Amino acid sequence: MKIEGVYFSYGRRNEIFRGFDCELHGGKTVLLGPNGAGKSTLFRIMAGILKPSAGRVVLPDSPGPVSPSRSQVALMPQDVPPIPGLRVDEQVAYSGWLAGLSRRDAQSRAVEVLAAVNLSDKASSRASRLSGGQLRRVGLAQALAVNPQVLLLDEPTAGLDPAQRHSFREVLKSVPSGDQVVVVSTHLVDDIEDLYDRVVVMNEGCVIFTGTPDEFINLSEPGPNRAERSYLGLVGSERT
Ligand SMILES: Nc1ncnc2c1ncn2[C@@H]1O[C@H](COP(=O)(O)OP(=O)(O)OP(=O)(O)O)[C@@H](O)[C@H]1O
Repeated sequence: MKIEGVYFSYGRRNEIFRGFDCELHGGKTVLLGPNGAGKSTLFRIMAGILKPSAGRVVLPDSPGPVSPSRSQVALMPQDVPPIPGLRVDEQVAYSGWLAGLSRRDAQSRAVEVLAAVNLSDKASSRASRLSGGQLRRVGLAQALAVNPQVLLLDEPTAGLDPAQRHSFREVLKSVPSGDQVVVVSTHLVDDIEDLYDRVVVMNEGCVIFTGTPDEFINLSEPGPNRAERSYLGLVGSERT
């Protein structure tokens, strides 16, 4: 997936991207950057929710620029809203149906993806009765139900307790990506070698690093908290 020459502003004054370029490959990429760097805005542009004033988003295997539709790019937002009155399996199937699956296919896909995120036992519960960590997994299941070319997870572990964070990371680890482009924005740098194939660091609307987790770690001297030191070396220690 390529993001080419993207310009975007919120209103007239708040310019976030000025000719932003980035290429994302199949596999799992972690997107790092300080608060306000533009990660969520980039995700919304990639998902077609926000429209850049110039530039384009090009999807893999597409001959030219395309307008990303729900079935090509799935975005799991920071807060996954439970749909009032729906059971977990219904909420997940609804996403598949919205992406164009038949009702029956959406239901069987929901069963598969709920198993993939370890939530089969909650399939019949009301989504509104789940914990924050369980709801994130519903959100991931909803995104997987679409079987998108590009899967974007916006800070999927923010606000979770350590046990829920661990459980979410295990689920993420087990999700096969292959040719699928999976991009996860996070502020957690401690486990990137385990989970990701590529690292992209953004600051003030620009990409300031891309490379493998090894290349990222090797930006700093060996020792404790090496990934964190690499990150702080890139973005400056006062900005976390
Ligand atoms: N709906 C909006 N209207 C106006 N400005 C916005 C809006 N959403 C984000 N911004 C601004 O755009 C900039 C980038 O925000 P964005 O949420 O994309 O950053 P981020 O890297 O995802 O940050 P965080 O790590 O805190 O989630 C920030 O200055 C933010 O205040």
